[in-house]
Amino acid sequence: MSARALPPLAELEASAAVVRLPLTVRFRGVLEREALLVRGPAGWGEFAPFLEYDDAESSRWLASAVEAAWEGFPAPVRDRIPVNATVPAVSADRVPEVLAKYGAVTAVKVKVAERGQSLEDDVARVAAVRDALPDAALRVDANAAWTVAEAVAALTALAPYGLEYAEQPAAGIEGLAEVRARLAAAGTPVPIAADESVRKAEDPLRVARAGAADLIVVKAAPLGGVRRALAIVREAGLPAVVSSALDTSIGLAAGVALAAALPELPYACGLGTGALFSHDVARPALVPRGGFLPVGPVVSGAVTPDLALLAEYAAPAERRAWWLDRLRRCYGVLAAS
Ligand SMILES: O=C(O)CCC(=O)C1=CC=C[C@@H](O)[C@@H]1C(=O)O
Ligand SMILES: [Mg+2]
Repeated sequence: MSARALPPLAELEASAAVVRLPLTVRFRGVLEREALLVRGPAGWGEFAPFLEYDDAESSRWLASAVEAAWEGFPAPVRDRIPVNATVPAVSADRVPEVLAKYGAVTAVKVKVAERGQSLEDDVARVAAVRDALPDAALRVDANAAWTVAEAVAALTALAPYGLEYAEQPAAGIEGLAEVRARLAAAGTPVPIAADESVRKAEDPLRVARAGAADLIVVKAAPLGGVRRALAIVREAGLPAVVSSALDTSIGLAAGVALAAALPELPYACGLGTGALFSHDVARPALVPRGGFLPVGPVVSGAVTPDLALLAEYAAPAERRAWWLDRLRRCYGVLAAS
């Protein structure tokens, strides 16, 4: 989004709704998700960078919200999006309960390498998912938390459960390349997906140019919107999985729009995370049915907040003020860029 295309700040402020939504299971260490929603001529957009993100990184999330609300989404090439279930770093005995939230799915992403847990916890969780769904495509996501040696050891232990790919097993492009090469040399090749090395990188294309990953994970908000994410996938020349940023239904709609517009969509997408919310802002919420999310309601503009839900889940006044402050600062970053 160029500075010229930015709507006046007053329009964003005037339409802003700040919500705090409860989750049913801890994810990224939180049990609540806060988001600022804005309304423009094209619909609603979501600005919800994680609380610890700085303004430069967060400003890309604002560009995505502005695109959704002032520009709208590009034309879709498919009418439904296959999605994976996402299993946070819960104990193995909670796996059936978490999977039940998603209904029928053919793919599952399991969080691993959680701080304070052990490889045994990861193996038990992955084994429990495999037990419950013998035929599902199974991925793990370490969020860059393993060292190269730990990643190689862990993926060697997890590979017998059948892994479709491992998402960001180690930090950095060199780390990914090394894990990938060492596993291949040991005869246990596991495809490597880059997530943080795309969405948090100075140059989102470097991982592809370095040949460090087999596929990339793309998220609309952290990458600055649907159109920018589409361009990154096009230039990377690698298969892409669209994933959420633990968004409300409004943010998920941007993810669905991105997945719907990609020329190829070889993997189920991580857009089923609406199922982890106990309450959302849209009624009905954008949650998977039979392993798919529909594109129709997204392109027709039917995914909008319910005013009663906005009121019920409005964030406390001091949080609203915090988010409006953040909105103004990030707007300043975008306007100057
Ligand atoms: O991809 C999925 O299945 C769900 C989304 C997901 O895992 C994430 C959402 C939000 C923040 C991230 O830590 C995390 C990810 O790393 O992909
Ligand atoms: Mg990830």
